[in-house]
Amino acid sequence: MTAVSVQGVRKVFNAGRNDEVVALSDVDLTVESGQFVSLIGPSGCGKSTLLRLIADLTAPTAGSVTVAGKPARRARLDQEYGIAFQQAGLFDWRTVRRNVELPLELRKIPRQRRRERADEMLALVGLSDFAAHYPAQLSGGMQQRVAIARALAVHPKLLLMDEPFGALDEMTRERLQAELLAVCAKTETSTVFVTHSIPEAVFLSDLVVVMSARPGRITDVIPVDLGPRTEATRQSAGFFTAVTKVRKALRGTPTAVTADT
Ligand SMILES: Nc1ncnc2c1ncn2[C@@H]1O[C@H](COP(=O)(O)OP(=O)(O)OP(=O)(O)O)[C@@H](O)[C@H]1O
Repeated sequence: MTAVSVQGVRKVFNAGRNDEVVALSDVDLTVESGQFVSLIGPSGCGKSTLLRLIADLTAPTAGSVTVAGKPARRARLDQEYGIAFQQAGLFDWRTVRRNVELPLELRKIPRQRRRERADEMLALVGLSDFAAHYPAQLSGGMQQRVAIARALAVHPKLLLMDEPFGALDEMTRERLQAELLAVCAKTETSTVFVTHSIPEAVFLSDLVVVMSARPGRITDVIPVDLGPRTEATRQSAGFFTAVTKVRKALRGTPTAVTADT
């Protein structure tokens, strides 16, 4: 089953004006069910635009996007995906539990069921003890975990994340990466994840999609086959090989892609 299919996508902002930007050109991308795919590339190469096209927050100028076999718009209306951005985007006046409940409220899920689901998601991200707290009482890392719990609350098949750990310190970031993988595995969620960090992309992903700017294109798709991730993965030879491969791809050096890294 294909989670996301992007075919021949082109995205032009301000078409025909003197500030026209070709943000994406000739973009094809397939994310299979259960896959974790990262988008990496220089600033302005169109990573966020590609994610927003998948989420139907913006429309392609040409080409097509399907999510779970449906046009992106239908998938959005059916809430086929959850979304999390760099800023956790929590509502300060709602408790942690009620923040996680929000997408369930929008879906008109009954109160009792909402509460159960929110508590289940908070347990998954290790925040059961903080359900009655307000966002301002939590650290940045904890807030981001709430945002992930909220994105997963509707049990989406697909999670779209735009630098969700970008504002966090390295230790918190690494811990959340491991937690995210565990949660995605447990819930069998496919993920498209935008990042600027090569080690983060390699640690998390089955596929690292490398993009270049002006116009934004996919220049490389690098499979990362490191098996189940543990903290030891970050010190393994395979990890360093994959990091080097992505770094070379980002520099525009041709890479020999093999299945064993
Ligand atoms: N709404 C918009 N109107 C006009 N231009 C836009 C709009 N959104 C994005 N762009 C332009 O499209 C290009 C791609 O932007 P995008 O935000 O997708 O890049 P990015 O790779 O996510 O960048 P970064 O890594 O800095 O977040 C940039 O040149 C940007 O200025």
